[in-house]
Amino acid sequence: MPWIQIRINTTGEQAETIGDHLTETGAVSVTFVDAQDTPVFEPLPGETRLWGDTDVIGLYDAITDMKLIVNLLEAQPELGPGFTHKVEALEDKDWEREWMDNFKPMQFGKRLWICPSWHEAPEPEAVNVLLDPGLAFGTGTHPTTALCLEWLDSLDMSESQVVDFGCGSGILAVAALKLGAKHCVGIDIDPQALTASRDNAGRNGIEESRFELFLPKDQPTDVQADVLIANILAGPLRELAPVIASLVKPGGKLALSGLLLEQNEELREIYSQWFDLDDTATMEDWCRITGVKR
Ligand SMILES: C[S@@+](CC[C@H](N)C(=O)[O-])C[C@H]1O[C@@H](n2cnc3c(N)ncnc32)[C@H](O)[C@@H]1O
Repeated sequence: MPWIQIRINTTGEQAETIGDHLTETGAVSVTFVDAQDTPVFEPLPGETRLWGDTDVIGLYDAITDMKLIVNLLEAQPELGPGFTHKVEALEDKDWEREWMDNFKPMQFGKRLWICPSWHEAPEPEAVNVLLDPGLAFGTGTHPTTALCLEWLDSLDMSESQVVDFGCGSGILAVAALKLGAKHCVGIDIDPQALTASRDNAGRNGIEESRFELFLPKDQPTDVQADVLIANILAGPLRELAPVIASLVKPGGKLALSGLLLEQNEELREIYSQWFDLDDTATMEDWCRITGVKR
């Protein structure tokens, strides 16, 4: 069936509401793309907000009366009469396929790959983590996750006890376990993240006994991690510093991610109370702090 689409340029704050209006008027799919036309795989860490300059695209079947749709949208307070938009007819395409083609296997460091289930692993002998984008944060496309995956790949994980603080999709925990860690404790405030982590671990053949998941209120206090990774934002990393430090054993390794460049110095000062810190690693606007517990 041929399709017709409407494209509306808006601010990040209004994009989701406008997307809802498109769905209410019968759009069979709603897509958000930034000014560079990059599909949204996941929100920024800790946020549901989209980019500042966002195009919202609604896809309708070709028999839709688009004049009627535009009239309905003009009645919405976020848009109003004469709102800027573009309506265009599209060739028939497999839209789901097109989206899937945008999410490809990605390599981190030397050994580690994150592969969507619909792709062959490019290097079958590598450490391949099978992971599809889902509702919890963590696909590897975001620099904060990428910085942690690269760091994990650089470690000898054999037999180590790991804590993944803010586990999201479980991507870091599953990577650590596939790189040879013995056991991982995953902690997240979002119950949906715990479900996603459990599912992703199962899909990767990780035995349940090797990956235990907790809400913060239930988290064990007696863990002494060889490796702790925390990809959460600067605020929680600041507040949780004594808890995070207490979960790492002397000689154990720490990685903090989810920090913007301008938050680096403040967080280094806090964590240097307990850890000897390496140089900060950076990717785009983000940075990663690593160190060893004294
Ligand atoms: C940026 S995502 C990271 C997900 C995954 N670890 C990764 O690297 O892609 C941050 C995760 O931390 C969780 N989170 C935020 N604040 C937290 C807190 N105070 N305690 C535990 N988890 C928290 C969020 O629910 C979210 O799943």
